[in-house]
Amino acid sequence: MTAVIDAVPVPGPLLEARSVDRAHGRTPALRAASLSVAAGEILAIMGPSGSGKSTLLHCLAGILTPDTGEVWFDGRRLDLLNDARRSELRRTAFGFVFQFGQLVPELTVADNVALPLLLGGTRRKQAYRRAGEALLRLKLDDLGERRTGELSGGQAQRVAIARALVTRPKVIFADEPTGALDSLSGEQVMELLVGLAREEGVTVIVVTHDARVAACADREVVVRDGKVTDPYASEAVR
Ligand SMILES: Nc1ncnc2c1ncn2[C@@H]1O[C@H](COP(=O)(O)OP(=O)(O)OP(=O)(O)O)[C@@H](O)[C@H]1O
Repeated sequence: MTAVIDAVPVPGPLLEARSVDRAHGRTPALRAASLSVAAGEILAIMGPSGSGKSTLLHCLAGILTPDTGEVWFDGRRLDLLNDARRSELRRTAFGFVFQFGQLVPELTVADNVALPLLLGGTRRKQAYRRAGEALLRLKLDDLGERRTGELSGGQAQRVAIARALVTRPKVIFADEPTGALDSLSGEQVMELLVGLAREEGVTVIVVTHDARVAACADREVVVRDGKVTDPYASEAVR
């Protein structure tokens, strides 16, 4: 009798850039940049100023499209989706935390956190219930009625994390999330982001200049002259 051996599925990367080139006007920002990110991984992207880190993050998140090369997300070509499909994917599967300026200052904390859900069509009552839960997890529930323009930098970044997590995304993209904070607030914000992401199995890709932020990650890559290198490998990552 022939034994039947079930094939064990080998999970591929959740997110992948394959030999991506991208210029801003005549300035080349990425040159054959390749990077694979596993589901649940916390990845830090480091590198000198102007080396292409933000451009890489934006290509991985479908904010920018590559001039050549491919971006894959969850087994699909992200770069081939039209603008509307990419926006929808960003709204439903991705969360974003930037350095500053991401919250609407005229709105309350609770409004800001509920906003991505409301924009995605979640009913008002449910959106505010989930926003309240997200704020509670970040120990911000007492600030729900405050306008975000009145918050400290560290509080604002915690609200931004609550807002990024409220849609239960698969990936959070963070571009210098602690760049505008003092080192203690920066560390607290990063610990919160990484702690919650690990609890929920969310993949995090964080661009940072700060070695302490990178130390919270599972892995670190360096972007130099538009190429991705793994500092602990002897050669460039593909
Ligand atoms: N909108 C733009 N228009 C023109 N050039 C741009 C634009 N955005 C980025 N660049 C250029 O592309 C290159 C890569 O920029 P990018 O912002 O990706 O680098 P970075 O590593 O994130 O830099 P930093 O650490 O200073 O934020 C740089 O030479 C930059 O000047």
